[in-house]
Amino acid sequence: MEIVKLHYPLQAEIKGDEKIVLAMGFFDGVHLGHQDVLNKAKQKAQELGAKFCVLTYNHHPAVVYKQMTAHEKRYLTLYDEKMRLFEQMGVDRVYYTNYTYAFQNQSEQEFVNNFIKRFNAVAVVAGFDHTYGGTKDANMENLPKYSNGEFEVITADPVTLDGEKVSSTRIRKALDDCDVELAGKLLGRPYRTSGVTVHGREVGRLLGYPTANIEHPELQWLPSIGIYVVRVSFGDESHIAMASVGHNVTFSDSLPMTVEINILDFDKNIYGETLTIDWLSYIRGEVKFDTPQQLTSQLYDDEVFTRNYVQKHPEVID
Ligand SMILES: Cc1cc2nc3c(=O)[nH]c(=O)nc-3n(C[C@H](O)[C@H](O)[C@H](O)COP(=O)(O)O)c2cc1C
Ligand SMILES: Nc1ncnc2c1ncn2[C@@H]1O[C@H](COP(=O)(O)OP(=O)(O)O)[C@@H](O)[C@H]1O
Repeated sequence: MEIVKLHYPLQAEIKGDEKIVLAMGFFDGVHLGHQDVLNKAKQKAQELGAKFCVLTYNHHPAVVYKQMTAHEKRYLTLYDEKMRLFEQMGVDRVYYTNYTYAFQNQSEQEFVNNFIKRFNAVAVVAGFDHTYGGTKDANMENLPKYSNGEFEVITADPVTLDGEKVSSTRIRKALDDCDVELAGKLLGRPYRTSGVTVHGREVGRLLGYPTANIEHPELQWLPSIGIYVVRVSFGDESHIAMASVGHNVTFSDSLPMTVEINILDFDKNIYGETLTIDWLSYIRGEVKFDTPQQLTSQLYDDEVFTRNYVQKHPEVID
């Protein structure tokens, strides 16, 4: 998969002559709705013998039009994961565009000329609520007007789950509610994050449950504080594990939030290893225990819960 990084205004030499079908969107999460848009574009590209391309952006468009809180600034899928998912879906080329004030303030016709016609798109595909500029006119309904018949416009209807629209906002809310199962249903795969194993306070080993402390990028959206069943992978290994997102409140009231993972049936030094974490199921909230022994006893119960979960969902270890 080729990745072409674009900055508006585009340099004169940047253009395309081979036919492309262009899927447009920010695609945070690459959820079931996004997958529908991408599959429609892929199918159209196959029909027309065109390259399957995606136009997407380097950050939330909201960065341009409002002050965002640290919480809002985060993403479901950071760059590497989004590109991995695009590649997995068969995308040939990604136009990865810097979303700036200048980009947003092109007129609708300028956007169409600069980012659709210039790359020789014969069809463009996006969701029903996609916008391609700063005004209310930059919607899918108006896109045929700016095309002058030079490309086909395909609008994907909303995909729903349990009668409600699938959206990145709904997935973020599910993660804020610790509902990693719902997030997984909306994504069509478990919610995934990754981070590096760093040193912690070296208390885990004394409890009988060593925990790999995983440092995530600041911009990664994480499930809320709680205890979860996860699957971790690194290199060619994959293991079932239990994760705690929390402040280790049993030990102090002022510890920072950490992600700590005890891998079942595992005993190796993995400091420095980058772990991919698939969040499978919520177990319980974080509890402040009176003694470390009570925490150890609860960890044993969490382990039983985790093993039962895997027995009921054998597909997670296939
Ligand atoms: C499955 C699991 C559940 C946990 N539950 C709690 C909890 O309820 N309360 C708490 O204070 N810490 C909890 N922890 C975090 C432990 O306090 C933490 O892993 C331990 O202090 C080791 O920290 P260290 O890795 O910095 O040495 C949990 C950790 C795991 C892996
Ligand atoms: N089953 C296991 N799960 C997680 N980490 C393990 C396991 N077995 C060994 N380790 C190693 O032990 C480290 C965690 O031990 P711990 O005493 O909790 O120290 P720290 O506070 O530095 O995380 C991990 O980073 C990893 O290198």
